[in-house]
Amino acid sequence: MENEEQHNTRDQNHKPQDLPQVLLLKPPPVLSVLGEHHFLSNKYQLLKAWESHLPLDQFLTTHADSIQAILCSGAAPVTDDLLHLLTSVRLVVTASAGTNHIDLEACRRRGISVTNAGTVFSDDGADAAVGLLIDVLRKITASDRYVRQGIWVNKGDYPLGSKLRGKRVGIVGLGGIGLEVAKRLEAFGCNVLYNSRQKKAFLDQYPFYSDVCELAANSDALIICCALTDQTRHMIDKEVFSALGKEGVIVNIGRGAIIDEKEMVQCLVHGEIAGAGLDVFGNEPDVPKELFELDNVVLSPHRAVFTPESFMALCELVVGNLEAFFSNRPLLSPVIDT
Ligand SMILES: O=CC(=O)O
Repeated sequence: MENEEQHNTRDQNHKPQDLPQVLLLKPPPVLSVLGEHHFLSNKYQLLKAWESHLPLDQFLTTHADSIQAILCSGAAPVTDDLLHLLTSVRLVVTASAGTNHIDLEACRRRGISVTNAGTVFSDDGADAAVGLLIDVLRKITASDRYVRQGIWVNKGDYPLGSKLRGKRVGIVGLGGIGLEVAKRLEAFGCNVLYNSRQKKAFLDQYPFYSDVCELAANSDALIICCALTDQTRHMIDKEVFSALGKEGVIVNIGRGAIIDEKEMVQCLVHGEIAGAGLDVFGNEPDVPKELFELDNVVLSPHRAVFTPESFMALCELVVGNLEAFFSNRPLLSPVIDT
């Protein structure tokens, strides 16, 4: 069996300039794991834009004809202009489930394949969504503050939380994460309803609402798990909050911009909905300051889907997609397969 040293020596026989160039505009969160990945560093020339001494536009122009793939996350957009400049790009691999930072239409038009995180994040995303819901209903982090700040001793018992069992929970977006949320909520004894682009023929057990307002009117809580697209931007608006009502709770692990955040803040401040569990925001990492004052709001810094375990799985998927693409095999988690 060859040892690590032999393995590296053999791979180093490739001159870096012979290897396919993969552009990274900003470090994706998974890079700490990926950077260690021998396969990736031995088989590709990773062009890390932030490490270059050149200004970004000069750096890109220098490599414009030779970059064959882009490895990205939500941190830097992949625009039509960028793809116009990088004439040899044939693949965009995003280390995220969401693809709203990529101009998918431009990729389609230019014959560029796109892959995402597939279902790698579904379990962790669903766990976090249900965790946020339970936290809001049972006031877990709020009561933690109550104890830590010594208020329990002075003021006595903390107000009661609300029961999860029996709640009607409307899931907006029944993809990989949404389905896992539904499974978990069933186990907790909730009634699951959903909205998505289309009714899922294979899922008779959950009532489908084509109208998100109607879903909200029939739900005690809404969990947003859908993708951010032109159709879903600000889809959760004043009307939806009114339909959800004073006792209603909202959880968002999708993207901040799916919610009209200004309206949500107003509804929370004025008690027009009961609470919120939020992992994502309209302008991260800035979070509307009004939310900091509200004990019925649980905040999390866009970490719902990230665990060391999901990072390891993501790392294998990213490498697998690059390997598949450059050896003409089917992509593992295609969003666009050209
Ligand atoms: O938000 C995280 C993702 O889209 O993967």
